[in-house]
Amino acid sequence: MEKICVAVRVRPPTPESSSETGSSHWKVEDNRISLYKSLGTPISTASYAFDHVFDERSTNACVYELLTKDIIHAVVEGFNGTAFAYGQTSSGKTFTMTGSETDPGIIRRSVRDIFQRIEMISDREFLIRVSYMEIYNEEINDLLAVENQRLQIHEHLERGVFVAGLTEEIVSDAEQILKLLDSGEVNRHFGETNMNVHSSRSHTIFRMVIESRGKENNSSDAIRVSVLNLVDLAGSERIAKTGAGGVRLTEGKYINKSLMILGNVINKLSESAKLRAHIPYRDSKLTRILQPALGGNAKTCIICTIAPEEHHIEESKGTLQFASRAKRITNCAQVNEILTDAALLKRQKLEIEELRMKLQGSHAEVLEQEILKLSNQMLKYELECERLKTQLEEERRKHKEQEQCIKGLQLKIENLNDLVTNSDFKRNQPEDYISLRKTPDGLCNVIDSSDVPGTPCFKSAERSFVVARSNYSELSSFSPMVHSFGDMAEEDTWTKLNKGFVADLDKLQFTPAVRCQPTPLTTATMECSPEDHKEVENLKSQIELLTNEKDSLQVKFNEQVVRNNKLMEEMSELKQETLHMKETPKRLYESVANCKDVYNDVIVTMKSLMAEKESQTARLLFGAAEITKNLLSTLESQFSMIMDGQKAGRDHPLSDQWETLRASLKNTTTSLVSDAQAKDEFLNCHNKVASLSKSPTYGSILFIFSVLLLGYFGSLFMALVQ
Ligand SMILES: Nc1ncnc2c1ncn2[C@@H]1O[C@H](COP(=O)(O)OP(=O)(O)OP(=O)(O)O)[C@@H](O)[C@H]1O
Repeated sequence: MEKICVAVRVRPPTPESSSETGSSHWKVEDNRISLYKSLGTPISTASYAFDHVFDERSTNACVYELLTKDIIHAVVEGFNGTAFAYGQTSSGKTFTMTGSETDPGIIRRSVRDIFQRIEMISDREFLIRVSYMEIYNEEINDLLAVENQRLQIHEHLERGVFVAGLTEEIVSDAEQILKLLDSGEVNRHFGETNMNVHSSRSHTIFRMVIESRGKENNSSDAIRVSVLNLVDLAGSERIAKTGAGGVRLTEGKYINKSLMILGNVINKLSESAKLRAHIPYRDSKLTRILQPALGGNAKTCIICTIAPEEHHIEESKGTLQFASRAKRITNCAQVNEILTDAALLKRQKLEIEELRMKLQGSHAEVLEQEILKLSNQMLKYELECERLKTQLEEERRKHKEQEQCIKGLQLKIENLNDLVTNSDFKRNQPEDYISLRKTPDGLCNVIDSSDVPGTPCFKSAERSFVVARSNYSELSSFSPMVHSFGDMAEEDTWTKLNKGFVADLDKLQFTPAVRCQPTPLTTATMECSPEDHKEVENLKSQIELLTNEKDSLQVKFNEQVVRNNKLMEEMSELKQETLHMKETPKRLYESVANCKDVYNDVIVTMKSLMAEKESQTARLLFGAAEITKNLLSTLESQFSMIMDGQKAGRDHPLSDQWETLRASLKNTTTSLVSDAQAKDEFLNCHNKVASLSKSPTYGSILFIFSVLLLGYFGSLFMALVQ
């Protein structure tokens, strides 16, 4: 058991206050600090003795050497150690813990010292992790990773109290730590107040975890794990003095509250063990984290800083009273050796490996990937589940609809049976039967058929059916027909069911009884004899036969329509052809008349030739031309008769003339080919004829062409008259 080491440090007076001539001042003598009046008279009630008292000339080096060094060395040996600065705002806490370029504070000195000490210990190997956090407005933030905010405190059997999610950097030298400290400093909350232009608005805790074990890799060797906490508390402040408002005011409230809880813990701990009851460590995050340092397993030192100015005397007194109480606290520090088996060592090793992996980021990445994959899979399953659920609902709905539809159809069949039965029955009953039909309530239901809207297709079934349906007009609780009609979506189904009775049923929908009133099946309508059923069946089969017949007739009719259309098309084509044919004789007549004129000229020419020179060929040609002329005259008269609507006779001389012409032409041609003289004569003749049209070849061409034309006209004429 050992008492907490408590020291007081008086910061130098500020330049502004150094010129003040106050009535009181603090005087430091060895390890005592006393308040003196301006005349040099000590105030007996304001004299305090501590382990160390540092006056304004003291350096950080001195403070470290006398107050902290032993604890730091003890930490390297395996003890837990804590050093923290407590005091009013602007009293020099941060200066003491962090220091300046020229006079580094306790933290930097501790870091360097630790590594120097480790280097001196040759038989052990060390692993050092560092973390840096702040408690700002009662929330823990990671100063080495700004994204780690609002961290939570947990308690573990082996690890004790720890901050979950706090970055722990494994370090190998002092410089590495100092760089981390610099980066953490940037993230600290500072603010300007009337009392300090660079006032800490949060408590900061720099933590080093030092693990060590003997270098002789003996599995039974203990592993030492010690924790060093270097704490720079935010300063207590009087709002009136700091002039804090808004954010600063809120910060100030949190600061004061947590310091008050620290004071309460110190008070409790300073009481004798008998009086001690509950220690309120859990009342604040600060006391919870510092729990081992306050009355626990740790070597602890507190440096209480005071401002020398007279107007801070009350706050300084309060700080000194706090320090006095803290002095009474005893701790029980011991080396933290983990005397466990190799398994624990192994686990530690694994943990270190895990931390290394985390440091490299690879493991975290793999885990993140895995989590992402699983999340995606889960999302897929959820979506699939949702889809199946919807599908199932849809199936259920359809099933229900189908059931309702079937029910409706069944009822319709039954009603149809009634309809046929009643219809048939009515046909064989006298008129007054209608008035004797009874409603289910026993009353007679007399219906005049004239009230029913016209249903031309309904015929004989109309009256009885309407009567039957009207019987139920007052029974609104049962209406299968109306509902089932609503469910009837397919006309085809309806048609099939009723086997051609569609027209009647369609009409029935116009009857008020059907449209507006329910149609229960009562015993009255359901009472059918076997004969009635038989009759219904007969009627159905008859209807079916008729329908089939109608269908086959329809098919035949359709075929006939197709055939008719085809014939009409053919007739139209023939009409066109006839018109064309009617035009033909006229055109032929004109052509023949023209030819005849030409041949008249030809004959005249032939006559003159024959007069000039007696020639066999000329004679033959003249004969042929004469025959042709006669033929053309005959053709002319025949075409004229056709054009006048008279039929050309078969027995006219045309065929004889045609035969004569053919023979004449044959003789002429033979004579032209065999007789050289005749050729000359023909050429001569040809020239004469050609001269008629001022063209050298005209005569011969005209001749031959005319002969061919005649052949054509002749064959055409023969075809016409046949
Ligand atoms: N021992 C010292 N020697 C020289 N200057 C000092 C000393 N102590 C404090 N100072 C100066 O006094 C001012 C206030 O000191 P510091 O910021 O450390 O106070 P603090 O207690 O940390 O204040 P807060 O609680 O508001 O953060 C600073 O400018 C600092 O440099």
